[in-house]
Amino acid sequence: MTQEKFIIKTPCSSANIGPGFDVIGLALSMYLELHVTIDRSKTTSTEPLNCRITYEGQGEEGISLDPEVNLITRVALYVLRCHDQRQFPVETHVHVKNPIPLGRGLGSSGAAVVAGVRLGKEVGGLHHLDDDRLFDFCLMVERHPDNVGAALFGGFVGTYLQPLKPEDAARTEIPLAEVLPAPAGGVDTGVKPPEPPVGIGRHIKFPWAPEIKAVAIIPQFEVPTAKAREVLPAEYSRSDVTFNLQRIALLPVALGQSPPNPDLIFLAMQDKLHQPYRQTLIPGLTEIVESMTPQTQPGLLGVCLSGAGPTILALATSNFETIAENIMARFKKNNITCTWQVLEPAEGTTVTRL
Ligand SMILES: Nc1ncnc2c1ncn2[C@@H]1O[C@H](COP(=O)(O)OP(=O)(O)O)[C@@H](O)[C@H]1O
Ligand SMILES: N[C@@H](CCOP(=O)(O)O)C(=O)O
Repeated sequence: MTQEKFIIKTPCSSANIGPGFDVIGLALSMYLELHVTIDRSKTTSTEPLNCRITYEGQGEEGISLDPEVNLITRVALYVLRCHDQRQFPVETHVHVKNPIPLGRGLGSSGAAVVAGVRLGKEVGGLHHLDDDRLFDFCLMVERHPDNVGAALFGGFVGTYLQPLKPEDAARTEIPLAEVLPAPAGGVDTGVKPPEPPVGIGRHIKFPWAPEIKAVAIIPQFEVPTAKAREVLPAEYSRSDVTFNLQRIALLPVALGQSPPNPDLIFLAMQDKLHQPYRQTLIPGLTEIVESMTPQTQPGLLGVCLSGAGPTILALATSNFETIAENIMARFKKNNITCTWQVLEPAEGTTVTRL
């Protein structure tokens, strides 16, 4: 067979779910797809690093098609170069289909990183890399584990970083520019990137009650995650930390119980560690979080910022349209228009051979 074809499918995700800042992730049913073809009949390629990228979907106008610049292929090259493969096989075509809106808190970059790591594994024939090891590669790039954990493993997950030996911990702090080196204009610099230590992160799957759906209300403006992390304080008061710890102890239990208990879920989704600070970037956020309750909105269980925002995630069992319209009306008061979608928990990254 001269042509090898496969599809990598990675879900979007909603991180934090209120109090679980940098811990909790939920994979959701909107998928980044990579349609990959490797033409083994060719022996040489005119494409940079033997890889042609085509792209359709969100961010179509702005996403680079240069394999050294594009986040997905750059991450794949990181995995390949850690295994002494300097470029893609001759001749690789990656067609990207991306419905995940960029910079909205639905884990577009987490999905791109996970899909990129998986692409590196597949094109490099690196079959010994299991998902736990791929998670290490993801964590060298996207340094909070919640989104990439959900996108890789699927479902509703708790993620955590492991204590590492000092020399290994130092490797996880190597500047991103050394992990994903700047484009060298198609020239192979021959530099081997830092390999991830083994076991940077772990995950655990929580149950999810089948009645609960996720309504994503997606404002039409972007908040880069890096910017939304810069507004967070370096230190917190003991009472705010205790507040979140009390709620995070409830959240996985509350969302796994069937039938769901709206009062418990609403309480468990409160946060004092990131949402109050992100209000400065997302007009209307505090009003939305404080005014939408199961008492005022039948069917609603709880509301939170999705990831670093600006998307709002409403968990609900019914009346999805009314809930979405009420949140959109609150954004509208700040001249912000939105789209909305009902999403469901999704399985993790899959590869289908054609
Ligand atoms: N499918 C993709 N292909 C290439 N780059 C992507 C893709 N998805 C996301 N990115 C990159 O990630 C950025 C958004 O990341 P981030 O600010 O973390 O927001 P999000 O909340 O959507 O993850 C985009 O501006 C783009 O640079
Ligand atoms: N825990 C992170 C999650 C970022 O999610 P994203 O979808 O906005 O990339 C944070 O809150 O910063």
